[in-house]
Amino acid sequence: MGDPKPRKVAIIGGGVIGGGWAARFLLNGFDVAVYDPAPQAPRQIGEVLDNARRALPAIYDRALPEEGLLRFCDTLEDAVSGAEWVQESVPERLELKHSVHAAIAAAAPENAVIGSSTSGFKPSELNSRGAGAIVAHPFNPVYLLPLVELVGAAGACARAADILQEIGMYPLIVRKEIDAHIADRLLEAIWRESLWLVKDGIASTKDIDEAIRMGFGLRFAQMGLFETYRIAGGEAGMKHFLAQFGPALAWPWTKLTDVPDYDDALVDLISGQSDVQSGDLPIRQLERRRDDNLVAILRALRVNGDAAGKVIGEHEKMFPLESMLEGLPVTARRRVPSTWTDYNGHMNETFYLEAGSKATDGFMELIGADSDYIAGGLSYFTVESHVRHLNEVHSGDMLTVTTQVLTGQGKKMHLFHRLHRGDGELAATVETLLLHMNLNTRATCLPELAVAQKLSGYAVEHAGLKAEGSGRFVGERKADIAPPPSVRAMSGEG
Ligand SMILES: NC(=O)C1=CN([C@@H]2O[C@H](COP(=O)(O)OP(=O)(O)OC[C@H]3O[C@@H](n4cnc5c(N)ncnc54)[C@H](O)[C@@H]3O)[C@@H](O)[C@H]2O)C=CC1
Ligand SMILES: C[N+](C)(C)CC(=O)CC(=O)[O-]
Repeated sequence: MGDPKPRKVAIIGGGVIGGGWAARFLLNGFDVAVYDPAPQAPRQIGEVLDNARRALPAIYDRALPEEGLLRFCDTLEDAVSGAEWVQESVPERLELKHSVHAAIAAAAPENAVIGSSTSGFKPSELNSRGAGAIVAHPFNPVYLLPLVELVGAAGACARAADILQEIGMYPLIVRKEIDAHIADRLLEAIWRESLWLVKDGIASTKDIDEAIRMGFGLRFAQMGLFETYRIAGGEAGMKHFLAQFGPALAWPWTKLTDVPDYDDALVDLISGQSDVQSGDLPIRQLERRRDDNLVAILRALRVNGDAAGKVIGEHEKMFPLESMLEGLPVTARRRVPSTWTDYNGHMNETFYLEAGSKATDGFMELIGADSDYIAGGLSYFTVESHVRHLNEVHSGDMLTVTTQVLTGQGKKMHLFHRLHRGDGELAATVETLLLHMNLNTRATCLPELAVAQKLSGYAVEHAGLKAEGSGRFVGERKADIAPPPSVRAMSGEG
């Protein structure tokens, strides 16, 4: 059979957005060919990619697929050849988009999805000279934010939606084409009002940013506008909210569609205030601060499986674990995020236990003690754990965890997790004893037969394997290590 054929996409225009698309596809295992005539494009994409490698793996509890290959091409034709998706992200000028789409249409494979990142043009405008593109409008940073607005032909949008889900994005199909789609119309309203507030001397750029991030900005990541306002209507809900605040739209709260003159004075005023606000930080550093905060927010959203957190959880189910390592099942595999490291410049002790805990979850799934089993009122509780730190682990290291069953009998499940680094070195072991529980009575009980059989099957299979370092007490010297009782029993000792 051999390895599956690599999947290929083409990125036409590798600036802020094209670079983000390239990173999103590459880190999800696609080969990426970039065409951008600007000499600085490879450097810029390299820097975006470095930031993406730092941030994207941190929102997952499992390793992303093997990274794809990045190639810079001298011609657009070379880039699009053999691509299943061509994403155009050249500057927002209709004439330029027309000429680029004509070249793409002439050279791309017939069935390729051809997407445009345009923030405002409609498909009918993009295709007025015969091209067949859809709008696939992403949000910056493309490698972290899931939303892509899809506008255009239904068949192409459906194919695009499938591929976007494979790379962890959230396709939102816009029902009718309209200038600036959905989200940019909303952003435009805030942008327009903000320009007025600065121009009229009512607020500085910093005041406006605080007004957003200290208040409603925090709400938007999890509930958006309508659910948030439903709650704001109190027990009487949306109807009450509309009755109370609907009339405000007729008051002079808003400048409506009036746009301030974009003259030099306004540009200088805004960019000057923005320099004072954050001009001391280079852009890449600002991006990293933004990314670290986004990662923290996205991880928080994973806890309740809400909004973008749900998209990440669903996407992660697509990543297979390698099945075996050194004769043992792989129960967890992930890259170490920078947030797991501490002031000593290596992985903090907390996360050894977290990695062990994820491996226990992975093993429970293997024996059928999965989310359905738990929803049925049965589970395992950890009653004791022992972590041995053997080798340093750093940000970006790939951690692969295997699980050996030391005892799997009755209510007891005694596991020995090994945490391997990407270079194969053993970084740590986490030995953990669990008891089977009834979640309703909170008392121990026997597992269901199918789970018990799978667990004891693993126990028998693993009985002959050494588990060096298991059964140790804290501070025990290496020379004193004895095999654990279960291994001694198997080998006829004790
Ligand atoms: N910057 C943003 O926040 C967002 C921008 N967009 C959209 O993405 C598109 C690109 O915007 P940015 O990445 O911000 O612009 P950018 O200016 O950062 O990048 C554009 C890139 O296109 C390259 N380019 C110019 N002519 C080209 C050609 N003929 N063939 C190939 N490459 C060419 C340039 O060298 C540059 O690297 C626009 O349509 C914009 O509306 C969409 C979402 C957000
Ligand atoms: C400013 N913008 C219109 C280019 C913004 C977008 O299109 C989306 C975003 O990332 O905010």
